[in-house]
Order: sequence, then C-alpha cells, then structure tokens
Amino acid sequence: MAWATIDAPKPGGKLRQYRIAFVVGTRPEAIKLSPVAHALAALGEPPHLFVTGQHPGLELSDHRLEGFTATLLDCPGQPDPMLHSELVRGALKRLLPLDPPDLLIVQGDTSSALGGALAARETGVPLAHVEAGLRSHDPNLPWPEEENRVAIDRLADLLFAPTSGNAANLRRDKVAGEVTITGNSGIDVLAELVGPLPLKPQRRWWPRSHFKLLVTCHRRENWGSGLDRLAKAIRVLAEHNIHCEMLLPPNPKVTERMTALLGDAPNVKLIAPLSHFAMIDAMRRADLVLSDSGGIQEEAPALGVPLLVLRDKTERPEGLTSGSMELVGTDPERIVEAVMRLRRDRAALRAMARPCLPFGDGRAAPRIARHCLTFLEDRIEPADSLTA
Ligand SMILES: CC(=O)N[C@H]1[C@@H](OP(=O)(O)OP(=O)(O)OC[C@H]2O[C@@H](n3ccc(=O)[nH]c3=O)[C@H](O)[C@@H]2O)O[C@H](CO)[C@@H](O)[C@@H]1O
Repeated sequence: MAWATIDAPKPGGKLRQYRIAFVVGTRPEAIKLSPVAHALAALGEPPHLFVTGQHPGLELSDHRLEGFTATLLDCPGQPDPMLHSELVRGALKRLLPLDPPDLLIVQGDTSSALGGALAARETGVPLAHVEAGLRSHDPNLPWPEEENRVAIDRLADLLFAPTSGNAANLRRDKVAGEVTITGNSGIDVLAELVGPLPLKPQRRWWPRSHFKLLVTCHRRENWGSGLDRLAKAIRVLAEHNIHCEMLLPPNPKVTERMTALLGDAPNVKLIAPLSHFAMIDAMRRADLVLSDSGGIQEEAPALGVPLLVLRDKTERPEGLTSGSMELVGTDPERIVEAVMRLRRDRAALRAMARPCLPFGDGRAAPRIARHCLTFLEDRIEPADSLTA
C-alpha cells in the first residue's frame, strides 16, 4: 500500500507521520468524507483511501478526492448487502495486516462501512466512525442501515456524532468509544458549494404558472410497491399542473420501474443522476423536494428547501423539529394532500423554507481531523517514547 508521505517536519515540530485510512464505497460517503480528507491533509496527515467499489461508477475526482493515494478493493455492491459487507471485510482483513494504518475511518451506515469496521476490529486497527449515533430505533427502517449503524458504533474507538441527539443515542447504547459532537461533514460540503452558512432566505414564491417538485426515491424499503404508490401520486399531481422532475438513481431496477411507470406522463421529466453541484442547484430551484434520501434530509434545511420525506420513520428527527421537513411515507393520498396543501398555503411553505442548521454549522471536518490527531498523539507517542 502506498502511504502519502510528507518530508517536512510536522506542525508543532513533530516528526511522526500517522497513517490514517478511509473506507469509501458510495457517493454519499465520498461526499461526506472529502472535507475530512482535506482537513487531515491541511494538518499534514493526508489519508489513504480504500475504495470498495460498492458504487461501481464512483469517480474520486467528482468529490475532490483524486489527489489522495487509493487502493481499489473491487467489491461491487451485491443484491444481498450482508454478502457485500463480508466481501469488504475479507478484502480488508487481507490488506490491513500488510501495512496497518494507525486509524481506519468509516462513514455512515453502508455495507462498505460495516465491512471496514469489522476488519479493523479483527486486525486490531483503531476505528473512527464519522456520522455516529443516528437511530430510527427500528431495525427494519431502513434495513440494513439501522443494524449497520448500531454494529459500527459498538466497534468504534472514536465516534463523531453530528448532533447532541445522536450523542444521546450513543450514551443510551453505552458505547465504549469516545463520543464527540462535531456536526455533519455533509454540511461542510454545502458551505463549499453555496457559500457561507447560514444562508439568507431566498425563496419568494411569486405567482408562477406551475409549481415545481424535485423527487428522488431509491431506498430498498420503497422498491416494488413503494415506487408504484409514488408514481401514482406523481401522476395525480401532474394532472393538477404540478411539474415534476424525477431523479433516476444509479440502481437499474429502480430506474427501469420508474421509466415504465412515468416515462409517458405529461408534466413529468425523468432525469439521470446529477453531479453533487447540479443536485444542490436543482434542489434550490424546486418549490418542494420529495425524497427518501438520508443526505437530502440534512441538506434541505441548510439550503432552505422544503422537504417531504417519503419514509415512515427517520433517523434524522432534527429536520422535523426545525420545521423544515414532514414525513409523508409513500401513501399516494397522503403525498398528494401534503403537496396540494403546501402549494395553497404559501405561508406554511415559506416557514419550511427558512434556512437553518440542525445538522451542523459547516465546520465538522476540522473538528473531526483535530480529534483524530489528538487521539493518535495520546495513543501512539507515549508507546513510541517507551521504545525509543
Ligand atoms: C437510509 C440512509 O439514510 N442511508 C445512508 C446513505 O445515503 P443517502 O440515503 O443519503 O444516499 P443518497 O444516494 O440519497 O445520497 C445523498 C447525497 O447524494 C447527493 N446526490 C443525490 C442524487 C444525485 O443525483 N446526485 C447527488 O449528488 C445528494 O445531494 C446527497 O448529498 O449513505 C450515507 C453515507 O453513509 C448515510 O449518511 C445515510 O444514512
């Protein structure tokens, strides 16, 4: 494995170069780990990336990660996410002992993150979890992510909780590792893309000929009948002159189904996956977003974009408390009622569109990077000085 090295003395006069590695499997992991990688690099500790291949089309350069050394694990996502975790775990169990990192960092709740966490534990590599403590308190919603979160948090030495509610979940679970509230690094990325946070309210809802929705739906729980119900709601809304941009996810099964259900619907435009910048722009241009995504629940409040969440439960209740989003599930009547109500009631829509920061202030990554270094200094340097 090629570790990036820096010849100059470390900031603070230290000569020790730590070896920090990340596991990156999916687009949201790349989005949220990019600012952490850059914050570590700014402290003289550029991380090495283990890219699992869970999302085969993932381009590191789309997320400003191309400058970091990387090992490709060649473990594409599997229909059975548990099998995928096993593949990542096996690949890393072979690689980590060859040149062990001082710290392995995983993010979120993907099968890549779980595989990385298990491999770290089994090879004795300390583990940090970015985005720790999220809980829907229902092992099936979302599955397997809720189980993955609980398992990773139990294994981690360092737990970076985005919010105080996430930290409370971790205390309730009596995790053994050290918990720090940092904010979500996904909000740091928004600050890079749209400018300093908090944003000023920008939406006016001047009378327009049509009301515009942006819709994303990719969660496993919504495959099958959930997609049928959502498509039914969108057809009804389109008949009421509500224009809908439906974002097709990379998953071909979901894309084929949505194309079959909505390909010919008037006022509905099906669009291919967008770059993160284009996605944020599309969210800001929509009057209302409908989504089952986790990351979009964090981004919408910060951008001041009203959001209806196409799920029955969320692990991000902070967005509900802030008034930026509502849970509507996938019942067509409930979705249509909520959209029509908000189209009529502009005051309610405007109240949902006040930019707010329940998931972090945009400075999570430097906090996470500093904590990682403090942990390594405390852990490694005393041992080094004993053997010197
Ligand atoms: C159920 C759930 O919440 N699952 C998790 C999932 O992602 P999550 O559900 O957030 O995954 P998505 O695929 O929706 O990715 C969301 C991110 O991708 C961006 N986007 C979306 C569509 C598009 O065409 N282009 C684009 O750039 C969004 O702006 C957002 O930043 O993995 C994340 C990373 O571990 C976790 O934080 C989430 O908890």
